[in-house]
Amino acid sequence: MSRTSGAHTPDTHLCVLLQSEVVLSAFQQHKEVKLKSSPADLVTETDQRVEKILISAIRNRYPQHRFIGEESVAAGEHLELTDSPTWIIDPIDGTVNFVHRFPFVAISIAFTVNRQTQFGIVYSCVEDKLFYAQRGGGAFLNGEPLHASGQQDISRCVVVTEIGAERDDVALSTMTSNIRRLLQLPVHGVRALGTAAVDMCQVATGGADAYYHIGMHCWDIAASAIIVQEAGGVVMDTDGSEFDMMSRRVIAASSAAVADRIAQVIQAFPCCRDDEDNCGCGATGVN
Ligand SMILES: O=P(O)(O)O[C@H]1[C@H](O)[C@@H](O)[C@@H](O)[C@@H](O)[C@@H]1O
Ligand SMILES: [Mg+2]
Ligand SMILES: [Mg+2]
Repeated sequence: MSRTSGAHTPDTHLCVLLQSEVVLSAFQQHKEVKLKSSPADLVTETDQRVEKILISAIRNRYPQHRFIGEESVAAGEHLELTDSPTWIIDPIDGTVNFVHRFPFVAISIAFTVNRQTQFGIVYSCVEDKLFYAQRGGGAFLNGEPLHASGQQDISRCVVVTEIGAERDDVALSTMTSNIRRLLQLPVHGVRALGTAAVDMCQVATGGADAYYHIGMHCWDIAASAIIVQEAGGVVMDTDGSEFDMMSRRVIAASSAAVADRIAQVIQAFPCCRDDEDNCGCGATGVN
């Protein structure tokens, strides 16, 4: 049981914390690694095991609920977000980090009803940091309230992003030129932790002022999006439209001014929506 669980933690927190022990005990061990959509898109037996245990524990309690799990989708399960109560699960966010023992790996769980996120949990296992938010109830880190920085001036921002699993020329040149353009604004710095969920939670803590990503999946950011929003941050699509967790594009920021400025500077590369089958573009919906 984690050092951060407490009497106030709802059942789901306990589920996550229990599974973090599985992640942590495997963290130091040798891992059998399989590839998914690219040489940088990894999965291990622990990813699959943690997801199976989480889903069966939650299904046991809520048999009518639906699930969107990263590794279930990778195994061919249809991905569809409906109005039904739905659990969106990334059993290990930062699998490359997990394989390399780079100490930023997280379990991410979001819960939606009528397609609206009700709560999100991101547990950064090695750091022992439990980020949590409930709609209208604020955002917390190990029980302490979180507040975004409120920074309005892009030139005074630390911006977090990810170079994900894509290795094609279009995605790589778009991602690297985005970073270059931001650095030339200038911004104070660009960072990447290797886990989208923990990256985005830095905006909720105020330790970063913005996070943007193109190509991630709903399970990477569904939980951290509500954590940023409940910490007073802004979450939107990279084209400036309303946040859509299935679009595979996101900007999370300390303020609308910073979010809008980033939307002006960065470009997106084409990638299929998570809920779009066989859309025909280069990057598949499942990676
Ligand atoms: O470790 P994952 O759950 O696969 O998520 C990764 C993703 O695969 C990678 O492409 C990047 O987007 C990372 O930021 C995600 O956390
Ligand atoms: Mg992930
Ligand atoms: Mg994962």
